[in-house]
Amino acid sequence: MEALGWQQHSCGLLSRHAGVVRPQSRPVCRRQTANSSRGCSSPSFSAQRAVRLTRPQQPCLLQSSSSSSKRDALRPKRCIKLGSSKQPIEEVADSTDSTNQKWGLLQWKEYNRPWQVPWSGSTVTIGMIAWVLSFLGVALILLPALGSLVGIKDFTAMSGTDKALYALVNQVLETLAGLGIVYLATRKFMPLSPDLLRYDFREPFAKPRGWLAWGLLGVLLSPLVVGAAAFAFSLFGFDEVNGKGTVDGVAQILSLDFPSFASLFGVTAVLAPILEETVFRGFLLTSLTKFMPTWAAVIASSVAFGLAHLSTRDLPQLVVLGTLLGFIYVRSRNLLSPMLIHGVWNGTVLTILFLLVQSGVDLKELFSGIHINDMKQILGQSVVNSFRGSSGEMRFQAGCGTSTRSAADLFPVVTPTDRLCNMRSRRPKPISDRQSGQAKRRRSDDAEARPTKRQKKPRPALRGVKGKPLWACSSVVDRQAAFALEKILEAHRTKRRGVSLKSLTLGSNIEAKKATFAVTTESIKYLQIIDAILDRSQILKECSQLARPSAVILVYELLFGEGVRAQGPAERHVLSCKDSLEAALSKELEAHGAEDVSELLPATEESRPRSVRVNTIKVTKEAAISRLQADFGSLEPDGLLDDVLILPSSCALHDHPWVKNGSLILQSKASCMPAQALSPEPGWTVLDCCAAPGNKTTHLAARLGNIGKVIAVDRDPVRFKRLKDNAKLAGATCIQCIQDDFLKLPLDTAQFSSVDAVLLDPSCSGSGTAHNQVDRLLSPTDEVDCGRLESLAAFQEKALRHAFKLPKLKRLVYSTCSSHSIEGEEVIEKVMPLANQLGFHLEGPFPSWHRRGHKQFPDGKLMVRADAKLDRTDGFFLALFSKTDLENGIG
Ligand SMILES: C[S@@+](CC[C@H](N)C(=O)[O-])C[C@H]1O[C@@H](n2cnc3c(N)ncnc32)[C@H](O)[C@@H]1O
Repeated sequence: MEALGWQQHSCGLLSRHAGVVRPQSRPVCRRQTANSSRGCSSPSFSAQRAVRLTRPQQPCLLQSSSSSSKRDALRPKRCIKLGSSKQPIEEVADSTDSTNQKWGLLQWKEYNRPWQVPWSGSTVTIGMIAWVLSFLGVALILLPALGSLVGIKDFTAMSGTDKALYALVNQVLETLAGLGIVYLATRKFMPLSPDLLRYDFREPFAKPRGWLAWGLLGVLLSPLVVGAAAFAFSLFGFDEVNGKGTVDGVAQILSLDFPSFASLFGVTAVLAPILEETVFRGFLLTSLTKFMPTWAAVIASSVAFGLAHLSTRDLPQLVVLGTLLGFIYVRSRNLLSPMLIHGVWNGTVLTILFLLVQSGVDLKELFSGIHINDMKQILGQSVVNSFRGSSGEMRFQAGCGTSTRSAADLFPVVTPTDRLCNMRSRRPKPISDRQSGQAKRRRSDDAEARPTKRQKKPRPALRGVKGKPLWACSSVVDRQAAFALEKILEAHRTKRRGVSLKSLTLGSNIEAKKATFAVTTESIKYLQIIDAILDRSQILKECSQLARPSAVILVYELLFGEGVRAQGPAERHVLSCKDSLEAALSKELEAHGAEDVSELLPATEESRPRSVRVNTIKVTKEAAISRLQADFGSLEPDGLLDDVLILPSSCALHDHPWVKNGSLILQSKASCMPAQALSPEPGWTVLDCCAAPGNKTTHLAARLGNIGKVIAVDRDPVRFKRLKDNAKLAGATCIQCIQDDFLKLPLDTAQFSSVDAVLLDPSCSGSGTAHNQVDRLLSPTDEVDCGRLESLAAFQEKALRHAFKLPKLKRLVYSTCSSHSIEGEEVIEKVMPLANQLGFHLEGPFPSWHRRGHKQFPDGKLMVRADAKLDRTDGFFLALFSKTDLENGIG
């Protein structure tokens, strides 16, 4: 009896509670919940009538139904047989009664105290199924339908704040639906026993059930219990499980602004705890005590709770946390206790994430690139840090740069709904540092990573010529890289769109993503040389089982990468051909008159110096120089552009906190020329006609000193969001964004009569930035789509003519990142007569800059060009028109 957690108490107490007049010595079933086999099968058997017998020899109790209460009236009379008549039978503890309960954390028997639940198993089953359906229905059907009614078509296109608001509305609906279902399931049994579905703020510290006392105890215990569990799981290798965690979902949404934080706080720290504690603890756990011991019900409901969060990665921690919540609830009998723990847990994790965002960490980047193997390292380091008293943020050495990762990643955010929201927004995330050196060093960490159970191995390329299976590379990274390469080459050959290097190498099923991305990119860079080496050495002819993509990857590894180990047949074959491969490389170098292979590589972004623009709205140039010098050592101010700094190509800037908080803007030197050429004066109104994503717009705002106005126009909704976000991040309050077709703006009306200057940077072929594109690496010849170029040039000319309609225009910069004169000099030449007629002339900006417009155009020397290869920046074109009569005033 004791083991079951029952306590002895007087029958008088029973009578008081139940209001049932009953002989105090009558025998009653000692455990009414697991009672059908013992003759006590009533689903409505009231807890308040539970008694232990104080007198033996009574084999049967005819329970009274004479209660004045409606509930008692519904109860059937029943006969309960008991064991040996010699066995003392005691009164069964009333589960609602606290006087017989013992206070204290170590009162183990108290953790096994069941509830007396009046509803049946089918009510529980139907209730839980209804909840699951409502949970999925709201998030996947109802809300998207409501969203489309109010014009939300693409969740991924929403800003961080809008996504957070969306998640809040989702959670409000989920909570209402969930609570409604629990109400409907239990309604006919009302009024319920006082300890069922109890939310009672009274007596927060009263022994033995003070809800706040138990809640606070749980708050203290939760990080210890979950942290210890995470550590234990990692020792047993559960951290090999890859995939999204609940925290990732929130991280994808959380942005810098307070509304986003407040909405997510409402979701995770208030609504989710109310809903989930009601469903999993209040309804499911209590119901399960009817069919199993209380401890088992706690664990079973926690497993259900964990599974509902749809994250394999977080399942263990969620189950452990759910178990803690369950046992606390068993002790307090008040749902406010687990709600408090749940809310504090989620609120704390969210606040840590928010503080990380505030301090410049990009959570999307942070959570997209973390391999679960890092968990051990993060945990180990968080333990070390906690001894050192540092914050939850820590730095990991990653090649030349550092990346920050949060200890918060260890802990799940306990709400499943944000995961559902984010299911609609899964995309491979950009990786920040692509330096091959970094990639190689990082690779040594994860190249040997074994495929996890969840990982789908890229299939080795089917069958060879004679039906023999083709050899796949043995290393996971090389195998994945070969698979990605095969797909990319195929897509390139068939001109199929939508196949991206990033999706093939950074997708959720890819192990060691960054290493895979790096090896694939590097192999593509070396592709032409490797192809030539393979042809010269004929190693593929000798072996029909080695497919070309695998051979390319292994030859890259052998000759230019980290080397090849004789792990499998593919590696052994390539190693056996090492001499002929090296000889073929020498011949190839000789044939091109090159001393080093680097001379034969296409120029790529990685080999260029990095340029960064100082956002003078937020920091001074001097402060930026000293910060970057401290972080990277060497840098130099650009000789031509006032606010541009040049750093070595090896510097990884994407993760830099000042880049994250908008103090520094990653912008090519060439792309910084237009705003400086325009030189708007503080107080002017400048129209940026094709503005998104806003690099030049924010530069204009900075040149204005944030005084005056920049009207930024873009018609593309997705890019327009980025424009608004970037303007906000840059702190450029003088920017006014308009989503519209620039060609349709009534520029000759009063609305635009205050515009002094125009920056027109229209859509173009982008041929000047092609060195950043994989296609360019695959076919470095200058293939040109003439039809496309002509239609772009027609738009550019139309836009330029339209801009000249502005009545008070003083200066206009036209720019494109194109190397083709059809999008540059020719456009200017066509518009020149109109410009002259309106009193404009071409002013030659940057007279000290050597590269001017193409010579065959008479005004070419007044225009500015940058060459992608020779000037080591983007290929670029720029022309500046200035109103003739104002020339002297502008200097
Ligand atoms: C080369 S990008 C501008 C880059 C931008 N100036 C910067 O530095 O960040 C060209 C932009 O023009 C926009 N665009 C194209 N046609 C447009 C039109 N008719 N009206 C407004 N924007 C247009 C495109 O959506 C695209 O964002």
